[in-house]
Amino acid sequence: MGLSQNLKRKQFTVVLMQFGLLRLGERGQHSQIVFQSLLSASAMENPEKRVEVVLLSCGSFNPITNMHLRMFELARDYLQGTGKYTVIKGIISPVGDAYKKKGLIESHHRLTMATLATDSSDWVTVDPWEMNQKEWVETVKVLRHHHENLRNLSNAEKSSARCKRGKKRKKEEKECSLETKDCPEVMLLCGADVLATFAVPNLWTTEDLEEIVGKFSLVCISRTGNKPEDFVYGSDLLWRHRQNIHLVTEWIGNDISATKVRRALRRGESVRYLLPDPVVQYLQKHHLYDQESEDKNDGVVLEPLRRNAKETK
Ligand SMILES: Nc1ncnc2c1ncn2[C@@H]1O[C@H](COP(=O)(O)OP(=O)(O)OP(=O)(O)O)[C@@H](O)[C@H]1O
Ligand SMILES: NC(=O)c1ccc[n+]([C@@H]2O[C@H](COP(=O)(O)O)[C@@H](O)[C@H]2O)c1
Ligand SMILES: [Zn+2]
Repeated sequence: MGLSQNLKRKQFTVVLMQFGLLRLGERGQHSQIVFQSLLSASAMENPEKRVEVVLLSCGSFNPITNMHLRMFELARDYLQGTGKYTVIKGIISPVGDAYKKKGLIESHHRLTMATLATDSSDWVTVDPWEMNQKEWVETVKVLRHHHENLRNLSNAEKSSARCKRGKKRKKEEKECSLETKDCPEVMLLCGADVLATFAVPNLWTTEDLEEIVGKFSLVCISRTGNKPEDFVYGSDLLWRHRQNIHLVTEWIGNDISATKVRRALRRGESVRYLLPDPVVQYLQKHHLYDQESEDKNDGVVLEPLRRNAKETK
């Protein structure tokens, strides 16, 4: 359950207690069940009651493939199919060069290719904030950044609507500027391979994972060779927050991988229909992905590993 839903559930629990419908000890589990049922029923009846969601995908996108774009379509279908959510936007956030992953080409090329790839989408966009930071940014901070942006945006919209209605009255103007409004939830979208990396020592901190699945939510798309259900079951942290983890199955098996695309390019093989045509044209024009680019950062420690190892010393 995300931030705004958590708040609503707490308010709902207080109302139930005020009417004597719940005893103190029962409030957690029972109110959650009743609240969830009412929430789904009312959301299905009235689409306006659905929780608005923005999907954020962080990754190398080196280069962006059709499967990266498919992830968004699959996640949106899944979430909207639950009857509880409306997905209003998708954001692709290419990682900065300071991530130091082997074979990672300059972020401006990855950004341009992602922009070309999303030109045909009316809801998925690319955001350069993360890659424009001087240092590598933890994913939880990218989530916080976009959540903050959305909150400011919805407060500004609400304020301007209210202020327009009652602009003459000073008191109301003051209320407008202080008012807060429910804002869309931000969910992290990833493939099952990224979920599996949660167990790699020093790659993710427990605090960050707690926040990602506890405060935000996760939408995870199946990927060949990974068993995300088993992984969630095997982790106490993930299991505790399993109501915030949405596992989506890709039934039309599609194992496109950027690593394999780069390999094909090095070998002079066609990658058409694996990537959008404008991306293929761009990387051919700029002669991207050869042995030299693949050797970039070879032997360099991945920045999260370096940072977290330093902090645990
Ligand atoms: N075929 C796929 N199925 C499911 N998820 C995918 C697939 N390809 C990429 N993703 C997801 O897209 C996000 C960005 O992935 P990334 O840029 O690492 O692409 P990749 O194909 O995994 O590249 P690489 O092989 O270089 O790691 C990650 O969350 C990853 O799990
Ligand atoms: N601790 C963290 O926040 C952490 C650790 C490892 C990877 N990541 C992110 O996950 C994504 C993984 O991308 P790749 O699968 O391309 O390596 C990147 O956006 C990277 O910044 C975050
Ligand atoms: Zn990957």
